[in-house]
Amino acid sequence: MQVALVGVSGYSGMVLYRLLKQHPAVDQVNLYGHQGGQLAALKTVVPAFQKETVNVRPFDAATVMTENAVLFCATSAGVTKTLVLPLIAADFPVIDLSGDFRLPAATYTKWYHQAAAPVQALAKASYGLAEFNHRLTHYVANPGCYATATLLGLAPLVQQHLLDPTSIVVDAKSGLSGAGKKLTATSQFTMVNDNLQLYKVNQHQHIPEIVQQLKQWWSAVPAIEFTTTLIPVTRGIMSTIYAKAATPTTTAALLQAFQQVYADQPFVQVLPAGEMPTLKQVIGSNDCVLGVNYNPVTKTILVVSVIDNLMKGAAGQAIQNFNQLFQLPATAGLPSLPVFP
Ligand SMILES: NC(=O)C1=CN([C@@H]2O[C@H](COP(=O)(O)OP(=O)(O)OC[C@H]3O[C@@H](n4cnc5c(N)ncnc54)[C@H](OP(=O)(O)O)[C@@H]3O)[C@@H](O)[C@H]2O)C=CC1
Ligand SMILES: CC(=O)N[C@@H](CCC(=O)OP(=O)(O)O)C(=O)O
Repeated sequence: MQVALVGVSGYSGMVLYRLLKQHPAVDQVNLYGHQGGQLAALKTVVPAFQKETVNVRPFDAATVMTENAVLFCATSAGVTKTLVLPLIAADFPVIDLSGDFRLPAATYTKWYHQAAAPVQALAKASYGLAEFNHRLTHYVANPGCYATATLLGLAPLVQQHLLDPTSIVVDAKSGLSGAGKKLTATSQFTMVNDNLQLYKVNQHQHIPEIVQQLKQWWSAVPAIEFTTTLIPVTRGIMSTIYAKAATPTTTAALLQAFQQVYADQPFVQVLPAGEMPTLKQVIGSNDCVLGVNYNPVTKTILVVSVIDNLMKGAAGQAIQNFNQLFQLPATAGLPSLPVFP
């Protein structure tokens, strides 16, 4: 099958292109760029792709729908809410890595500080948290990176009411590629290197996305405390999650709940008692690795969830949703091992 990708010049787009190129069900990847832009050779758009001869053509909805079976959008926030409306009207399959279709309109405007997609278009989208949401519509809103790591870490506890729903605290850390390729004052080498930077404290756009999903699992969750920190690595998300236990428990009992929920999930690994995950266990892979611990003194549950923000947090999960949408094997086109060292 032929697939379309818009946003190949961005970090998520570059990773998604590489995955699609080696996906067994994909015969050709057709690339489209800025509306009304010029034809451009991929190797000039993405200098790392020197061996490529394919061109990036100006985006045209009719052409995309004629030539391809699906469109992947790895575009900045605020692009797909208008760019893909003809495809939504035609019920053409789209997998959107941006946040434009994850939230209700008013919530999106509040947290993304811009107008939302039309309500009738939003109604056609489904949230593609691959391990849990299996009724995908033609329009898949791929989850955000922090949201993916945090929701996979919280799912068993919230779904089984194992925590105090008012006590969830998340300390999430991300590598620089999470910010995309644009250069800003805080993404300069001299600011990132040898430094840790908190940002968007209680203002992060993933807060409503996470709470929205938690409430679907347990409406008693009112809110979460959520901070984000930029760390001096290229890739990786570590979500460190704290919550009070609903009733006294043990690490073993909690691990049993996690192992039961993720038993048949090829991309979620639950570490044994006493082990905590590191970023290097997941970089370059589509895995989420979880560590769980219970502190009987403070009655606090700790869950640590790590992912590669560009893989499980973006392009890898997009491939998982593609596989589900087209009834392909769940692990098709996805690497099973991390890149190490
Ligand atoms: N980075 C990450 O870890 C994650 C990112 N995401 C989301 O995925 C999306 C892409 O992220 P990321 O790769 O980091 O972003 P980048 O900033 O690295 O790239 C943005 C891409 O969007 C393209 N673009 C911007 N405006 C338009 C437009 N009007 N029409 C067509 N294309 C446009 C850019 O093209 P050009 O180069 O020509 O400007 C570029 O290819 C974002 O919405 C982001 O929030 C989600 C999960 C994780
Ligand atoms: C390090 C860093 O800056 N990360 C970005 C993550 C962007 C993202 O993935 O969010 P959406 O897909 O919801 O736009 C941030 O915190 O905004």
